[in-house]
Amino acid sequence: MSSETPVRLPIVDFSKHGLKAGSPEWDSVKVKSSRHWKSTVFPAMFDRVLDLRKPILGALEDLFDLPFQTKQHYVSDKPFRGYYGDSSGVGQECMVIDDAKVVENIETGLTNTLWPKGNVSFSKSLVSFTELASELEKIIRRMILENFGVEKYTDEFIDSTNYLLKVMKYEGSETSEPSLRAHSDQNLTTILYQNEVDGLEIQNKDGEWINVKPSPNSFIFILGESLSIWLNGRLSSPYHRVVMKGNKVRYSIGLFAIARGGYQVKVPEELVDDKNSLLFKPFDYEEFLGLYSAKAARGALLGYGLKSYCSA
Ligand SMILES: O=C(O)CCC(=O)C(=O)O
Ligand SMILES: [Fe+2]
Repeated sequence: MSSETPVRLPIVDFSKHGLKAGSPEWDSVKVKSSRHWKSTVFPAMFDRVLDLRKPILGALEDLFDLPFQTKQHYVSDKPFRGYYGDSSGVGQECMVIDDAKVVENIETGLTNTLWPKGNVSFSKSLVSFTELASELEKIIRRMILENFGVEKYTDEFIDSTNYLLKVMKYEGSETSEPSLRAHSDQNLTTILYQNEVDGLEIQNKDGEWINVKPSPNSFIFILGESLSIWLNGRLSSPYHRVVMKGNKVRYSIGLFAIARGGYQVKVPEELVDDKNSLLFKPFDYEEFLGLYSAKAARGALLGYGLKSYCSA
């Protein structure tokens, strides 16, 4: 299996400003992107991100340049929130902000913890990224639901979403060891953006790893297990990993759409029929996360994931 497969993922252009549901432009983008939903990973061109490129990448550098002790101050008792240093020695650090749509969680929760005198431009850059990426996420999710004829659920589904923000730094590496192990995302959808240093790889149906080379005006869209389950398995969630080569540092930022705690993620009845039996029981993502972190703490995660948790 080669990780050098010279395949470029097809880019879908979402740049049309004010793309309105139901308009001819909307339908044409929907048709174009539905051709790529099979692979459920694609670069989504969103030109407005170019205005933010410098501030976003600058914010990531400023953050990770802070002393370790300062970064470590960003801790919390909530699962999947806080600073994660390079504990396994693979040169990856990350920081997670839950419910990033609540501006205070970026301004007060994160920024003022790291810079007690404040850092307005840092906050602004992260808030703008969150706004832009969540706008794109909602467009793509609405199109996917329309594609499967279940658009009547869109508003309720989107209104029950939290957005988690994650910033990542990967050191260059001389080995072929992944800096982020192969996994599928357990949340609904993921939107990623990165600097010019590549490293993200996606596994195709034949088990080959495809290098992802996003352009500066594109986000990467990845479908997660929660949405795959909601769709009763109509689309699947791809395995991906990060493998660093060379000595350059890679920065990436991701917006993870997550079903809010207390909301039952449930396959719509329209997606179950004689040919398609119900594959998954309804689940509450926060309850799953609680169990998942308990198992992780005991080192008992092998083979465990959202799909096994709620399989019917
Ligand atoms: O850094 C990246 O591009 C990928 C990150 C990722 O896959 C994840 O955090 O789930
Ligand atoms: Fe991921």
